[in-house]
Parts: sequence; structure tokens; C-alpha cells
Amino acid sequence: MHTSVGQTRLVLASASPRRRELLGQLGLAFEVSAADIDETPHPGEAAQAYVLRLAREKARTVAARTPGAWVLAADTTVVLGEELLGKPRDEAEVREMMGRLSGRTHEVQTGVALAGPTAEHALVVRTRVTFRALSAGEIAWYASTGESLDKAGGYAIQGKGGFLVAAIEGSPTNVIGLPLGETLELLTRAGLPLPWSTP
Ligand SMILES: Cc1cn([C@H]2C[C@H](O)[C@@H](COP(=O)(O)OP(=O)(O)OP(=O)(O)O)O2)c(=O)[nH]c1=O
Repeated sequence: MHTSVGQTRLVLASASPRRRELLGQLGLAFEVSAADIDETPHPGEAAQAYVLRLAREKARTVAARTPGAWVLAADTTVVLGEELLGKPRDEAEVREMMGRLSGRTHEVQTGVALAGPTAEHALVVRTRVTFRALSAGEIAWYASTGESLDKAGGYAIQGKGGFLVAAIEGSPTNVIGLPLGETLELLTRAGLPLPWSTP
């Protein structure tokens, strides 16, 4: 059952079904309105600055058309060494990404922003993920499943890609696109009523 947030309108600025499901797990009432923005990284832009900038842009874009509401947005990227791995273009790029992630540790970084009538709050959450050493057969099969194409880094830990991962250090929901503990922190900072708040 969803708890009403009183007069406060909460909007999730996302087209991602995973973010919708994750936010739904908190038991809050919210609307969804996707923000379509240019996600090209600036030259030399560091991962943390990139995910924070995109999360803020998504939140501000939707806040501008929903006056009075609090708008939550996020952006997730995979960081391998100095490099950002976004969504792969095709199956060949999935294979290439899996080959590079195989047997190594990378970071998944998510920027989360909450833009509202009185303030804006934002943060970045980093989770370390270590892949198993993958065989050529495993890589080829996983790339052929097709689940990679709309996922940062080309895999879904919550899906068929679960077998790729040997270890994870940090927030699991961060990897799927919305770190729930830190999202609660932002909602609390903004003074939004939570399902367990006493009126
Ligand atoms: C690494 C990883 C990423 N992902 C997903 C989370 C994000 O939805 C996606 C990264 O793309 P994003 O650009 O962060 O988000 P999106 O385009 O899906 O949605 P929107 O901008 O409208 O909010 O990759 C997983 O679902 N599982 C994983 O294991």
C-alpha cells in the first residue's frame, strides 16, 4: 500500500522501469515524467561530475514544467579505470565491454538529484563491482540475450547478468540505478514525509 505524502507532490524524472520499481519499494506515492536530455560527457569530465550534472539536469528539466513539485532524478554510469562505459550500441560493443570488465573490478556511480520549490539536494553513490573471469562462450551468450543494450556498462546485475558478478562492495540498488538508502537521505533533507513519519 502506498502512503500519501500529503500536499507534497513527488515526481520521478525517469523513463527507467527499474528506477520506478526501486522508488516504489519505499512505499511513497509519486508520479513519473521522463526527462529527455543530451547525455554526452563533456571533454575530460570526471565520472562523479558527469553523473551529478546529468541527474541535476534531468531533475531541473522536469521541475521547470511541474511547479511546486519535488522532482527526483538519477544517472548511472560504469567507470573502468579512467573510462566511462555508458550504454552499448550493439551486440559487438557488449562483447567488447564484457571482455574488458572480465576478471576486474569497476565502479558503478549514480548521481541522484532532488529539485524542489525551495532547494536542490544531490549526491553521488559509488559501488565497487568485481566480475568473474569470463569465458568466450559466456561473453558471447550474454551478449546474445539482448538485455544489455539499455544498461550502463552493458550488463544487468538484477537480470541474466547476475552470473557475471563475483563480488560487490557497497549499495546493490545503486548498481540497478537508484541507491535507496541515499535517496531516503535526500527526501529527508528536503523535509518530505516518509511512509513511517508521524504526522
Ligand atoms: C550496471 C547496471 C546498470 N543498469 C541500468 C540502470 C540505468 O537504468 C541504466 C543506466 O542508464 P541511465 O542513463 O542512468 O538511465 P536510463 O536512461 O535508463 O533512464 P532515465 O535517464 O530516464 O532515468 O543502466 C541496470 O539496470 N543494472 C546494472 O547492473
